[in-house]
Amino acid sequence: KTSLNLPPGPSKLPIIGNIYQLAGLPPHRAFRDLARKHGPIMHIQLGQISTVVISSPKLAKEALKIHDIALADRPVTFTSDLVLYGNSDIALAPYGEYWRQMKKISSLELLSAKKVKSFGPIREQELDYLIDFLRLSSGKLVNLHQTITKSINNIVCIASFGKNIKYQHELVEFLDMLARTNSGFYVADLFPKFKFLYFVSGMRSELLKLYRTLDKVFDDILKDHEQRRIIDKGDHGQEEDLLDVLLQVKNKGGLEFPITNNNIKAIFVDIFAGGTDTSSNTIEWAMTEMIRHPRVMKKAQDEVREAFKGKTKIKETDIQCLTYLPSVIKETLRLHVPLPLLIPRVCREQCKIGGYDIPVNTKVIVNAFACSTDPEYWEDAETFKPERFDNSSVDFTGSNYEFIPFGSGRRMCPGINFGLVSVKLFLAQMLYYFDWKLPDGLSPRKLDMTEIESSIVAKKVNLQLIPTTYAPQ
Ligand code: HEM
Repeated sequence: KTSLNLPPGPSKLPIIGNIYQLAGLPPHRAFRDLARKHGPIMHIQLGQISTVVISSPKLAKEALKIHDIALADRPVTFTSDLVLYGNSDIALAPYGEYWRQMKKISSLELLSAKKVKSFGPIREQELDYLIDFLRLSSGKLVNLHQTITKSINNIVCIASFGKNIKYQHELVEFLDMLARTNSGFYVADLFPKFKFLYFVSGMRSELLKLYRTLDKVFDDILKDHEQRRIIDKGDHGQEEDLLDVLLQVKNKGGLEFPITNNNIKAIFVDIFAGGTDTSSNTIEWAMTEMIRHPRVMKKAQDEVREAFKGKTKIKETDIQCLTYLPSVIKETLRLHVPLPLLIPRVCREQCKIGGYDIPVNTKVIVNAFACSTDPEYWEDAETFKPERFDNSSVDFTGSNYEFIPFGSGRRMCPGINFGLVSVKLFLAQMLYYFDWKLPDGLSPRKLDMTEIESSIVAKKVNLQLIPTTYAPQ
């Protein structure tokens, strides 16, 4: 019994609370369905975790703008504690001076517009390899999921460390597992008081094995970079990679919280986790939607083929003039929000949202997917219609709460530029150089659109398409 005015919500069962109501659907869809019955702010009991779920743009604004500081903490999961070196990364670091320092470094030094631009040659080279591969595969079936994920991962690796790492396959496996076990819906995280669940789970030992491999890889790369800094005093005639930047910041000193090698490793887990699947899945979903909507595919292809007419090589500066493709990307991010529940927050100071009390330590989930498909804000909300963004001021900068794929407020994503430039460049070139079709007998309407249950929403069945080389006129 409490004198607090808690938000309403569906009825709860003893011990498990509302977990049973999430069965059968990915959490963002299950929460949206529940919100349609119980309202845009609900109290949900997930095992031992008291949770408030917000599902309307109006209340998302209250949470992420008005109560941004009160809700600036993140929940800790067993996985994050294990593989993020005591949550000393940025995304899951507790709100406070350490997080502030690291977020500032990430925004000003690691992911600034200037730094992202400096990685242009890496992106262009990876795309050249991809285009060559697709030309060689012309007329054959290609697994776009695997191909794109590998290319994006190469870009992130080379931008981070100046070269590809030896254990890239393990890295991709690790990131997949991280996305699955770090979603907050992993059974051990729903019952944190029952610690044995964590230990009896096979997932822990699998994750630990991958984590140990990667920790060693990170150690070797760090040692290599430190030695190189001593030999060439930091001037090795190459563009500085992200590890060079972090080592410089570390060695310069003068920080309130001196950076350790473990902090650096934790930040690279963020960069890989944030920088790979979010972008590659967005490309895959955009291609999926375009193959289902041939009219959109043709319009986007006509735009790039007209804009790049006569060019045999496309540069990043060439894509600035496109207007329809950015609308296709926005529409993809609206219907396939890569992190549909953002990264949850934890209430650090009691506050009121929608007139209801939110007690300290409550987990607060903003359902960005429910906001971007809210019929009060979006006409024909379930339909893929990029034209809705033509001449519209609605953008993903965190101030239009009906469209927040990168979140909003203090904990908003610092990697927007890094992520989107690759998405735009990949799609522009894939549409320019190739025509695309499904294998014989598969109708676009029959494409499997099922989503995987993970914190980053992926297609359950990999998209496989046949490219045919198009000779630019
Ligand atoms: C399509 C690409 C991407 C999407 C959709 C995306 C989405 C998000 C979202 C929804 C959040 C949580 C925001 C909130 O709680 O309000 C976030 C946080 C974050 N993202 Fe991204 N992201 C993308 C790319 C990237 C990239 C490329 C990086 C780094 C290389 C990155 C690094 C981070 C970090 C470090 C945070 C934590 C910020 C904090 O807690 O202060 N993201 N991202």
